[in-house]
Amino acid sequence: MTAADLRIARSHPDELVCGLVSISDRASQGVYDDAGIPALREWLAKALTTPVRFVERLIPDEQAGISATLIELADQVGCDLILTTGGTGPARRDVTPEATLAVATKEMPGFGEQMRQISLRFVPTGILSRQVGVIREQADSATLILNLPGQPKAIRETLEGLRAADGTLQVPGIFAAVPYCIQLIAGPYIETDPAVCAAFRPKTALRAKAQA
Ligand SMILES: Nc1ncnc2c1ncn2[C@@H]1O[C@H](COP(=O)(O)OP(=O)(O)OP(=O)(O)O)[C@@H](O)[C@H]1O
Ligand SMILES: Nc1nc2c(c(=O)[nH]1)N[C@H]1C(S)=C(S)[C@@H](COP(=O)(O)O)O[C@H]1N2
Repeated sequence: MTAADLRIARSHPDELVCGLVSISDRASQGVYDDAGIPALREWLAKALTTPVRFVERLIPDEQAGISATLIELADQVGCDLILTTGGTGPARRDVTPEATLAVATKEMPGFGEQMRQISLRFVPTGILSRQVGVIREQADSATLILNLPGQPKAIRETLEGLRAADGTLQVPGIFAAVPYCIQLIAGPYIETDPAVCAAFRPKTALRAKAQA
């Protein structure tokens, strides 16, 4: 059986196959319940208006194991997008960025830069985050991999951005750029609820709405 045979078959051409990876020594050992995957799932279910299939993994902060999980989800499962949470700080066991860069074919530095811009508006320790965004290319497809911070509340903050008290967006979240990025790497055409996250695409990349 080849890697391609193990790929998830989309139930719809626009279905996003999305890996969710929680990287936490304590949650993976059962010291506390994992709050990372539920936070990711909950936000994406709210934000996406096109179909999504989640493939989830809860693993410890081990560099080789993180890289192996990312390769499995990207090359065997065929994920279009993988979101990780945890292990991006300066502590000795925080190795998620190194494990992610090790499987990259392209770096996407804008995602990490924007996450730090957002996080600094919430906490001064946003400067301690080392999140990276990368693309891993296969022969006929590609996967966008984004590291998010480990604090469950930081997941929403970085994906959605910072809002003023009246709900207006002050700093855009990183997810606003994800649908167009996935389109550019030949993934599905995903759409979002603008009340949660207004995805941006240049006019030339917008798909015409089907006539009623
Ligand atoms: N999966 C998770 N579920 C619940 N809370 C988490 C999770 N991951 C991290 N946190 C919380 O966010 C904090 C910062 O996350 P970080 O990734 O730095 O974890 P950590 O301190 O290295 O510990 P661990 O890897 O054991 O979760 C943690 O100390 C913990 O309070
Ligand atoms: N939006 C947001 N970003 C945040 C935080 C936060 O509370 N909110 N915590 C910071 C802290 S304290 C650290 S150490 C780094 C790295 O986090 P990680 O090791 O949990 O991935 O993320 C930072 N980014």
